Amino acid sequence: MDSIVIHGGNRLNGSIPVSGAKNSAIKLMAASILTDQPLLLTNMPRLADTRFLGQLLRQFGVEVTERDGADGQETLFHAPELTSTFAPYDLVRQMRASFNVLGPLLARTGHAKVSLPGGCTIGARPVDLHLQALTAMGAAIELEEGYVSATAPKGLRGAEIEFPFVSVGATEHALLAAVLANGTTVLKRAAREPEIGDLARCLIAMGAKIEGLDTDVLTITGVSSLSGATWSVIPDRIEMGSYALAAAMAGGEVRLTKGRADLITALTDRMVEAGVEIEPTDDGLIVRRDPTQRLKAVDATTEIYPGFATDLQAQFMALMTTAEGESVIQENIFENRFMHAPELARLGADITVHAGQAVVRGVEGLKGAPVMATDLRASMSLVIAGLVAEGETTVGRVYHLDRGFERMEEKLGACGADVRRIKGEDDEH
Ligand SMILES: CC(=O)N[C@H]1[C@@H](OP(=O)(O)OP(=O)(O)OC[C@H]2O[C@@H](n3ccc(=O)[nH]c3=O)[C@H](O)[C@@H]2O)O[C@H](CO)[C@@H](O)[C@@H]1O
Ligand SMILES: C=C(OP(=O)(O)O)C(=O)O
Repeated sequence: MDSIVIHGGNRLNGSIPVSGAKNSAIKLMAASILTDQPLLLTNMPRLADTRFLGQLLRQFGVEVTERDGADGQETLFHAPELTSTFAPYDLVRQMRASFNVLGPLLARTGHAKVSLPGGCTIGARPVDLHLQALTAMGAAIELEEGYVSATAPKGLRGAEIEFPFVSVGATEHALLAAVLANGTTVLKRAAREPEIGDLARCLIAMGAKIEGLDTDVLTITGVSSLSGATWSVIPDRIEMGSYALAAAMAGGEVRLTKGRADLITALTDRMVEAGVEIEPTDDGLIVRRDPTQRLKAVDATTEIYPGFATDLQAQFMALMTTAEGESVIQENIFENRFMHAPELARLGADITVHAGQAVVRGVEGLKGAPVMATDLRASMSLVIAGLVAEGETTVGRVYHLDRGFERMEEKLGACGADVRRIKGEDDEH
């Protein structure tokens, strides 16, 4: 099992290119199932999650070709014919979003059998809203031995679906199914995360009819077939926010390029309040911080977009561990997303967690220690803390981090961080 070793104390100076968004790329990849024409995704991140999903798509007969293009990394998906509509547990358990192949398989072929999903263990994470949406569109669904079997022999039909609360995955899943349904689907209380807009715009480029982009009501008029398209994956706002926080933690000046500052204003507003200098640029932002000046503690509450992203909560908590004063961090999206708190405490952080709230009392400094990554974003919070911890911090279970951060050691290392990967034996996780 690989681990990451960090020697804290170096300032960060330089430039970090932001990759394409994992949480968009994996939904765009699922869209390739909907057409027999080639779908070319550019600005593609190369991550464990995109690799897993690529394997799953190949299992259905989708040709997946990774290559370097004019715009950097790209992947061509082509499914002239689907040879299977079965998604086995071993591939789906690795990442939650692989469950989103169910709707497209059903929409294209009228049947699919997909394992219930895995993903980060940050809460119970049921898929009831996904299944309710597909049922409303006419799918017959059975749950058996950990698998969802769905059929819609006459095709899916448009429906009016009002989600009881906002779900990113269920909105995307319903959207992916509705584009080929017979008639009009209206999704109310739809999620508005930028990755949904990215998916909708790509589907439109493939010939789908979708109105209400970036609002909480999406109206989709089904079409009988979709064509191929070339689509550039939106920048990863979570990766961008994470490196902004890393730079703020370590101090120095880092320019984030190939990103979009407008997607993370809920984070950067709080960083500015804490005393970090943020300068938006045409393709990202510059983060400046004088490490001899202590930051001020600031509160944060996770919310649906455009609120403060739950996927940045752990990394923000890391920044607050050494800020002056007390920061109250409220997690409203997932019921079990503070597993990084005891790990940060190993480095000397003073954090009390009670139900959905963490109180972080800033300490003067952290000390390196062995810590364990518990989930994807938690892993990054430990790396961020390690950047200032005195001595050596070793982060174990790095496979979590590899799901969502591309070439992390290289990107931070290029700015002067002392971050190395120690190769371990491959393990089954
Ligand atoms: C691959 C991907 O894009 N993952 C993101 C996606 O996850 P994901 O799509 O899983 O998140 P959701 O927005 O669906 O989850 C929000 C809440 O709804 C609950 N829920 C969801 C579906 C359902 O059928 N029933 C139900 O109860 C979940 O348990 C959670 O408490 O959005 C989250 C919220 O921004 C992010 O943290 C994840 O990084
Ligand atoms: C929670 C995440 O991923 P997943 O939904 O795939 O578990 C994430 O990207 O932070």
